[in-house]
Amino acid sequence: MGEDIVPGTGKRRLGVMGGTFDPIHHGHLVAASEVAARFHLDEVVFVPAGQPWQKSHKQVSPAEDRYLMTVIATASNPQFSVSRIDIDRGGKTYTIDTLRELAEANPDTDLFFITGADALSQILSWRNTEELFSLAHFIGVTRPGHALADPGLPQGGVSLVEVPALAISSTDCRARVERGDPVWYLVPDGVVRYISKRALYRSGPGEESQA
Ligand SMILES: Nc1ncnc2c1ncn2[C@@H]1O[C@H](COP(=O)(O)OP(=O)(O)OP(=O)(O)O)[C@@H](O)[C@H]1O
Ligand SMILES: O=C(O)c1ccc[n+]([C@@H]2O[C@H](COP(=O)([O-])O)[C@@H](O)[C@H]2O)c1
Repeated sequence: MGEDIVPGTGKRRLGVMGGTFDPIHHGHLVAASEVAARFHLDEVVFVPAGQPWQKSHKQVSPAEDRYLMTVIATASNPQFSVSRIDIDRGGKTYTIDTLRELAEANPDTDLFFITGADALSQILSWRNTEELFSLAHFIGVTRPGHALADPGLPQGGVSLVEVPALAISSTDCRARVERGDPVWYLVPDGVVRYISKRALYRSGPGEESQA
């Protein structure tokens, strides 16, 4: 695992890290950083989902909050950027739309879609998988508690990569904030502050605390 570096084509190499990012945490950032180094990516664009349709049974924070937390978390890394395309498109978020738009906006660029082991295992349930796999190379990364395996992508369509194991999830971060437990060092400091300022993940509206 991790030796399977896709050969260079001479084109720009753009990583795409899609997620709900409610909130963004160090597991996301380490995965993107590790893949960027391993695959010699020029940039990684984080793309917060507008309406994550497979999470429609769950409550998801407003897109603007998730977008701003993603900007705060990535601001200090010159290789990282954030795109609003999935938020501004409106409606349910499908990665096929994300990749079509990114491919059109970035000619002469190879796209690498980064996904954790849990998301990768569900990928055949995503919309338009055949075209999806022709638009980007998929990179599945290890995540504690989830088995990493190729779920049946076309030959050469996915690389499986071991990244430093961080047993952090957005679900756990939200639950910790709700209980009044700290999320320091699970999410970037600025995100801790933002959660507190906006009183996200609290049952009582407007409640202030140190997150
Ligand atoms: N700790 C982690 N290590 C590696 N990959 C991760 C980790 N956490 C999330 N990812 C991956 O990052 C992408 C975006 O994840 P997402 O925003 O849904 O976070 P999450 O922690 O899984 O959230 P939730 O707990 O709310 O489902 C997915 O591909 C997911 O598999
Ligand atoms: O395209 C789809 O049908 C699809 C279904 C589920 C998830 N995704 C994308 O997968 C990424 C991770 O999703 P999530 O729900 O784990 O945050 C994010 O970019 C989602 O938009 C995409």
